[in-house]
Amino acid sequence: MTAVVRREQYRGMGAAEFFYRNKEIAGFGNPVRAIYQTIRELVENSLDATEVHGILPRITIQVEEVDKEKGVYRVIVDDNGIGIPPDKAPYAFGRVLYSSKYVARQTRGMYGLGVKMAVLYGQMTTGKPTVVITSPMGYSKSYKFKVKVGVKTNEPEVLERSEAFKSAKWHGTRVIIELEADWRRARNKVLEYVKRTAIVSPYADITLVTPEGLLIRYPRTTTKLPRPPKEVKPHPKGVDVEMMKQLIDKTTAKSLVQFLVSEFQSIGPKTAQTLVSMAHLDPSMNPKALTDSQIKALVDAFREYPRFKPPSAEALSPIGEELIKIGLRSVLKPEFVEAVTRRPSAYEGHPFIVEVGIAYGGEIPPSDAPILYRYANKIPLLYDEKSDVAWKVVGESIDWSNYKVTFPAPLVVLTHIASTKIPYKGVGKESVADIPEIEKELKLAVQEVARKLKAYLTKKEKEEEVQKRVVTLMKYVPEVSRSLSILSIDPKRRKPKVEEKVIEEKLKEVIAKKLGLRKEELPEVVVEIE
Ligand SMILES: Nc1ncnc2c1ncn2[C@@H]1O[C@H](COP(=O)(O)OP(=O)(O)OP(=O)(O)O)[C@@H](O)[C@H]1O
Repeated sequence: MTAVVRREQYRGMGAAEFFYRNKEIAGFGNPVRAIYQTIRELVENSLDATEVHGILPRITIQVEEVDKEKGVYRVIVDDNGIGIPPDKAPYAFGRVLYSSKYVARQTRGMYGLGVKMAVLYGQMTTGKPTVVITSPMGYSKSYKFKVKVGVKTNEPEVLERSEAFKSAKWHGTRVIIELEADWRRARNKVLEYVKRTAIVSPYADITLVTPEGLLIRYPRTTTKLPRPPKEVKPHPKGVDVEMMKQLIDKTTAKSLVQFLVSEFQSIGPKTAQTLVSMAHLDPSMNPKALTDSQIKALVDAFREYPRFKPPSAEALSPIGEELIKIGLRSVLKPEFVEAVTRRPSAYEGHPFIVEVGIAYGGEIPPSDAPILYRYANKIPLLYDEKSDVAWKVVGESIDWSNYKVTFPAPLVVLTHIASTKIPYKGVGKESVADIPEIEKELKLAVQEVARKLKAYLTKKEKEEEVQKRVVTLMKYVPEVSRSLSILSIDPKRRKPKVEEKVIEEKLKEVIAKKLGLRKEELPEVVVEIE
């Protein structure tokens, strides 16, 4: 057989077209996921625009039915965030891979993709642009845009633009996206997402209005915000050749030593000298004159140098034990709650902090396995649970019977990984890869809180045991007191030597002593024997 020679057609593809063709990988695979993901991207941007800047978030999410037959919905998310400067807004919503979050600082957003996927999905399914109304902090006007993503060009297509003077001193952003969606099937996931968001942000006021007219409100329960993250310089352990080249391009340092000291964390003049000599380079040379092999030598020196301080945790904004407990308590109404925030740790030069909370009993329904609430940079992760490192620890490696938990049990375990770079398995941000350092920290954190749960359950078990014995023993008090009193009757005076009441009190004292209680802790009402 002779092979048929077909001419292949070659061409390049821009970022917008790539994601337009592969929307599933960003979480927009079907009409259920699409509306869930749209709401998620908008809410996460709103939280980043408020909390990260020290503003107590007030966020309203409204989902309206536009066309029942075609399944078209309108999603409106409104926030009191910092807003977006008018020259940046069209790009923020119309250019794939455009972001203000490409810096070493913990934010929910990191790819510069999310909202554009929602804009794209909306325009693909309804043909309509996204409406953005924004008023940046410190501006006297508000700006309105109707914008689409240019699929071929990856340039924003602005269909309408207007501006207006503000009547008051507000700032914030409102985004309106119409899209085809399966709200009915997405509904529970959206409700769960909002609930889980509220748990870790008790300082936020979140309202959701559904197409059925249901209004769900999570009012702010504290005004305490987590410490906002600070932008930090890169840590030498996370630097590769490409990153080094980018830093050299940007630097204004005139000598290699100055470059190392000014562009990286954990490098002082002395360490810089050591690194330069490890790479056999001249400390006074201009960094821009470094050849490719010299850059490689410098990166190798970074890898080999054993004494860097760990990456700075200033870029991180953990939720904190107190807020985790407040959140779990107010939303789940458990009988027991505990939380731990571990000390900062690092993988590949990225700092991270693991936090774990446990809620047990109360209004939590029993289930056959721990109910896992996974979070990464405060984002609740609802899909792909079984492929997440947190499930590996909580669902598979921890033996809960060691902590007195036997299933079915009313147990919720909350895990939070805060990092300048979350190792997500995909751009849809649904599960976190099992990086050994993260897995280890998660395990230690779960064990630490689980030990507290065990102590609580042990105490509770003991108390219940004592209560049972109290009831058993107290049952006999009236009868025994009466009998003893009768036995003590003085035949001459025909009166008991010891009154029934006195014996009763004595018996109570004996019982209390035996059970290690105070007499007042015994029940008031004494049950009579039938
Ligand atoms: N509500 C908002 N308030 C202020 N800025 C916003 C808002 N929504 C979007 N932005 C800006 O638009 C940018 C792009 O948002 P987008 O959702 O595409 O990506 P991201 O949040 O940076 O990263 P990711 O794709 O990981 O979510 C953000 O970085 C932010 O600067």
